[in-house]
Amino acid sequence: MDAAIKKMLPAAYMDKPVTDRPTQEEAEAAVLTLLRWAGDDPTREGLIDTPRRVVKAYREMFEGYDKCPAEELGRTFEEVAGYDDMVVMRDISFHSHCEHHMVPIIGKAHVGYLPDGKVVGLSKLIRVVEIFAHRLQTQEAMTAQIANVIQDVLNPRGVAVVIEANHMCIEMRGIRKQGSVTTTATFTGAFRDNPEEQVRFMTMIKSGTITG
Ligand SMILES: Nc1nc2c(ncn2[C@@H]2O[C@H](COP(=O)(O)OP(=O)(O)OP(=O)(O)O)[C@@H](O)[C@H]2O)c(=O)[nH]1
Ligand SMILES: [Zn+2]
Repeated sequence: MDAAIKKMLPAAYMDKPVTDRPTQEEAEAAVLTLLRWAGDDPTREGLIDTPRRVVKAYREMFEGYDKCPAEELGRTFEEVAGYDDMVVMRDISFHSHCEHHMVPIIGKAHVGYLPDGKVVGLSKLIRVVEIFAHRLQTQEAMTAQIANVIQDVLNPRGVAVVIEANHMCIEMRGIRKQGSVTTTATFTGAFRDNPEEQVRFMTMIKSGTITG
């Protein structure tokens, strides 16, 4: 990452995790303990390779700790024929894991910003959502993190992020309530200060699909 950008960023955007990772063997031993905790026999044929698979799956599902969201937003361009209105990407589907129970949060993020001269590649908005989703999360934190990194790095006139999600810790265990949807929103800049901009954003994320 550009050293000047890095200096400006809060520690939350650092490109490498602060965690002191255990060895692969230690991680596999932990999974084996959980298999026994579940009540099964980790030595039976079907479970022999499970610790290895689970540890591998964890590296994939939590790869967001090894990636820097700010870095994804570093490349911008200005040649957009004077376009200076809202850019909105809606229905960015994601899978995350709740930090309380480590079970899935499944949802959609809607991300918009009001450019101030420069825009960012559309795929980068998805990459930022993916990086934060691939860490342990609360929905509130994830919403704020996405909005704040776009605001801090791109410096647009405003950022709007709305997330709608189902929490498996609510559906599969505990209260066991199916189908409830949690919505969270973070607005910065013009979206925070001007309710009309918020309404325009909300209207844009509710419009029909282009594929009918
Ligand atoms: N605010 C917020 N809460 C969440 C999120 N994901 C899970 N939770 C909640 O976190 C809370 C944790 O509550 P605790 O009482 O500490 O844990 P618990 O005994 O497992 O709670 P129950 O789920 O009620 O059984 C629960 O109410 C969950 O529904 C999230 O993204 N945001
Ligand atoms: Zn949970």
